[in-house]
Amino acid sequence: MDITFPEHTNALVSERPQADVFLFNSNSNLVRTNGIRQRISIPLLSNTFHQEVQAVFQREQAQGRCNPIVVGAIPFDMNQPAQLVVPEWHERVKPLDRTFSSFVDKDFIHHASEQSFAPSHTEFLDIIEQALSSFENSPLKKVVLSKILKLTLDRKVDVPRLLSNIMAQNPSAYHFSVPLKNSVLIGASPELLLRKQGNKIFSNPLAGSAKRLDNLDADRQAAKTLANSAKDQYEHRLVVDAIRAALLPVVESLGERKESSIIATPTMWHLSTDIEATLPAINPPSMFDLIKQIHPTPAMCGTPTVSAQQHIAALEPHQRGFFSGLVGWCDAEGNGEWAIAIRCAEVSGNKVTLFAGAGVVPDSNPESEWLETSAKMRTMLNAFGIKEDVI
Ligand SMILES: C=C(O[C@@H]1C=C(C(=O)O)C=C[C@H]1O)C(=O)O
Repeated sequence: MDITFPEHTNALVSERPQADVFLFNSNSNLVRTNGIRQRISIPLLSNTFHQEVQAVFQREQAQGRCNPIVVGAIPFDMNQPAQLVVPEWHERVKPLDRTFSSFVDKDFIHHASEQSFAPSHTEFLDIIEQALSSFENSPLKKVVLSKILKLTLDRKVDVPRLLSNIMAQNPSAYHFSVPLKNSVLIGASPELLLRKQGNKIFSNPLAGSAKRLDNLDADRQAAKTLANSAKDQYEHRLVVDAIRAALLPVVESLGERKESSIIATPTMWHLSTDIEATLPAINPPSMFDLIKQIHPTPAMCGTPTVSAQQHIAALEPHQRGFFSGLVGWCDAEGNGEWAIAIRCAEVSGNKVTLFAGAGVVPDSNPESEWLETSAKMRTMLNAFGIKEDVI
């Protein structure tokens, strides 16, 4: 059957060669790139990262490009290599019209012939129990534990068509498609780590979640229960407090603390808080300085950070890679936008890996965290048109 996409998404679908195409779309900017002129593949925490970025921008400017751009992905663990590039070509335009949800591609359907979780259901419950027992005898207050789902699909995934479907199904998300070495990282994240425009910065952390329900009344009740949940508000507050505390020493002024609100994705409710700050006019921190200052937040890692990182390394059987890291772009003037790489998948041919995590605090229930992570995977399962209950 012929599929008619709106003009703009059609343009995305026709972009080739696919392997080099990067896309990041938010309600502020649509950035698309093609080709690679320079790479930055060292860890953000490496001593030479700052000089390397400066050198890359200077080389571009020396060749007459006045405001070059760096795009790509930063892993959860900033000791691991980033995958950033200066593209051959880029365009930064006003975001796409966000009313294209009627263009969901109903014929885009996949079936999974093989599936496996890591950790398995039993192992996941066990690592949550281990985290819960750590709260009693360590400084740990919150740790985010994740699982992956590996799927073999009945056919090779058409990545541009997948991207169009993700955008249509999740019109208000941060959409991204990032070419990695042997795969594409693709997703619809609801969470903004950082947007920088001149001397203003914005962050929109989420934490505290409930699954959306089909029945309207039950769905509204789920949102109300989340808003009134002391456990979720605590989990959320830890994130907001940590980001504000990390920004305080490097900003000129931090906006007033706002109340949390509830936001909806098509599959989840979340507690959400906007954070705004103004940077000093003299010697402001760069985009990457700010990222190093606040990533990984307790929404992706936990708190205190080092203790949570140690628990994740000890308890999770898989490597997160870019999951719960960052995807986005930054220009030589220091503007840019970085979303958190969640509600995403790594796609390679017909092999797909989905990721999801959940914040564990003393009041967490292991089975509820399992169900929450499964519900978060529905965003990508829907994008692939996987109807059967693989989770
Ligand atoms: C880690 C994920 O989501 C994060 C964890 C949340 C939570 O624990 O309530 C909510 C939103 C995100 O900050 C994910 O989607 O995989």
